[in-house]
Amino acid sequence: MKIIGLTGSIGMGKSTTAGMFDALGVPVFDADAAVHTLYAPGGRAVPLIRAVFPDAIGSDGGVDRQILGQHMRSDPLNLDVLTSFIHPWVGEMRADFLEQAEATGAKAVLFDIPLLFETGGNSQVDATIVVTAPASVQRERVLSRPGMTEALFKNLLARQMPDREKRALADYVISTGDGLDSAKADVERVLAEILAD
Ligand SMILES: CC(C)(COP(=O)(O)OP(=O)(O)OC[C@H]1O[C@@H](n2cnc3c(N)ncnc32)[C@H](O)[C@@H]1O)[C@@H](O)C(=O)NCCC(=O)NCCS
Ligand SMILES: Nc1ncnc2c1ncn2[C@@H]1O[C@H](COP(=O)(O)OP(=O)(O)OP(=O)(O)O)[C@@H](O)[C@H]1O
Repeated sequence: MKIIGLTGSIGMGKSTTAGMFDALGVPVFDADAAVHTLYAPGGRAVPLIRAVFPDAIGSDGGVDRQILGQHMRSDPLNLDVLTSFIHPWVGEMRADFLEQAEATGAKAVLFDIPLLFETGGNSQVDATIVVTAPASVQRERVLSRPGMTEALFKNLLARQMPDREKRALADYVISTGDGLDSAKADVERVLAEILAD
């Protein structure tokens, strides 16, 4: 079974591109979605976040990510502490996902991981894909999201390897700046190449 690592900076189109692999029958592990599960009512991260940022717990008992994001913005160190807990938990969820995918006999799986290169996760996959788009397109996409501010965008971006460096490290680069059809064609070509390798 081929393990594909998909990454890209914030707003470059990871989730959308991962969805295209999913549509081709490739099981996808989405690291951001895994974090969101940890934050959901009853989730593993809820007691920890309640202890440190009680106002970031919503009326449903889950984490309000917009308020948590504000805490991350107010002191960049907060994000370091948060990720020191979150990342190992995400690693455990990824291992469970892999076990299940192996049991189903999948030919390939895809990990959608924003910090693939930054955390050394690239050494645990068979092929790496970086999704990219022009910086102006990225900026417009991210700042149009509810709750996103220039300051949080900068903070998240500063923790990510620059797009240019990621592209240089990647086995494959998929551009999302030229529309969905173009990206879809790239996904089909890249998957065929990886499976044939
Ligand atoms: C700051 C938080 C609360 C904002 O939540 P929100 O729902 O608005 O955004 P979401 O979780 O979908 O993340 C959006 C994008 O931000 C970027 N990002 C998120 N966390 C980080 C981080 N620690 N370092 C760099 N980039 C990050 C990624 O590109 C991600 O795709 C949230 O991102 C968070 O809890 N981050 C810490 C956990 C983490 O490191 N996640 C990264 C994947 S394991
Ligand atoms: N190939 C594409 N063509 C046109 N628009 C796209 C394409 N891929 C993604 N987009 C758009 O770009 C925006 C960001 O995409 P997406 O949410 O997939 O990015 P992401 O990298 O997962 O973001 P984040 O890092 O914040 O989680 C979305 O509005 C999406 O519709």
